Amino acid sequence: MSRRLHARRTDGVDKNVWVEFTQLAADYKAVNLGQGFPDFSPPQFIQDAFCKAISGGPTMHQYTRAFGHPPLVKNLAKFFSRIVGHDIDPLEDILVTVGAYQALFSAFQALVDEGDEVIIVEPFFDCYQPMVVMAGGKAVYVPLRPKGGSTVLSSGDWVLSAEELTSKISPRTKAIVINTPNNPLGKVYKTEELQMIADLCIKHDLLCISDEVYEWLTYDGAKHVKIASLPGMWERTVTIGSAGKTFSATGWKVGWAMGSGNLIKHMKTIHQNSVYHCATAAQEAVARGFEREYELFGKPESYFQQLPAMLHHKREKLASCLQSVGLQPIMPEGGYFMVTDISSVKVDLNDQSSTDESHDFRFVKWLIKEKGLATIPVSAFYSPEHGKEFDKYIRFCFVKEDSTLDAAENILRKWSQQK
Ligand SMILES: Cc1ncc(COP(=O)(O)O)c(CNOCC(=O)O)c1O
Repeated sequence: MSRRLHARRTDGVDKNVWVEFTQLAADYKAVNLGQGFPDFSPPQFIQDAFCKAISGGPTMHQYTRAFGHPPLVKNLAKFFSRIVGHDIDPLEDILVTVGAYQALFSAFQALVDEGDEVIIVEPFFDCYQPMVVMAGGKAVYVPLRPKGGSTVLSSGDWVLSAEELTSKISPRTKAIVINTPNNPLGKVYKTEELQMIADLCIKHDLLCISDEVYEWLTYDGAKHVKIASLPGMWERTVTIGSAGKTFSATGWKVGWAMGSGNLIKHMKTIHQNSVYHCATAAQEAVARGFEREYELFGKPESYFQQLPAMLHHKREKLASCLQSVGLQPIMPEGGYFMVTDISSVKVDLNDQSSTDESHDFRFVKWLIKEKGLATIPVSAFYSPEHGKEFDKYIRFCFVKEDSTLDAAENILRKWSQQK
């Protein structure tokens, strides 16, 4: 065909770090601490709920309400009204989506117009940039930066400069995207940091897209705060959630967007003209999960207490493994991931890839091919303009069976003894 085949909106957004590195990890049968998913099953109560749903009669196998299965939106509204301090309307203020990915896509498609600018705080979950571009918007970047002077030991030492953020706001700015707890750093934004962002959103009449998929996974006393709960923010915030990350069931792909009906109604327009509907039985199971967690909220039997406790142990296990081989991890306050600085690691990359690739990309490929351990390069979570400044880190996922973490530790120890 001589005429142009693909739409211009796909230009420049064809590469995807997950496709590339997941394939490489599989090709080399590497121990996979790369992509963020548990290698263990969801809790028994929600597996049982899924099985019960599947044998729950014909309606569980057919279409349910397009914008969200009624029991699920009802239980989400009831559960989160108590948290966000706002009486959430299950039918107006919630859209159930195919994972948080589709909630993000619907938000950008519905709320970002041609020429709008969207401020993305770096490092960022990589899909934000292509989604902004495909909506016709322009991504503008502001990096979190390590606090000057102090040895950077924690994700909390990476901060957002109010001056730098303010300097990026223009008359064309439509929204600010934040992710807390953050992927890949694990930063959990403090109330005062969110208040600074909220003040700017209100002053400049901006929207906030707040990706909170790791909301239950905080450690060492870090507290997750929903920016939508701050005064004046409910009306201008879309909060993104994920059942995959909430219940360790990433393959179910159930997510949601929550916010004022004035915002959600436009996302429903995108949803009804694209995906239209999410898996009924999976939604039914997640509805039962939130019903249970509502009753057990704050109690030791709650999964939202048990999962972070289990992951805290895995976080400590991975950190001591990295330190034992001379790496200095940045301790995550939350989430699934741990980032470590590799600038002290001297290896002959024996040209794992084209030398125009960033150092962390070449290092990760070397680690997979030569040592059989998969991680993710952190410059994949940065814009091209800032990627060079932050190309000395790699990301490990610690939400894995202890046996997987042990296998990774054996590889790192063996390598360290050979050095
Ligand atoms: C911040 C963030 N938002 C959204 C999502 C997507 O959530 P869902 O799976 O519900 O679509 C993810 C899932 N990330 O998993 C890939 C990785 O970083 O290794 C995520 O990290």
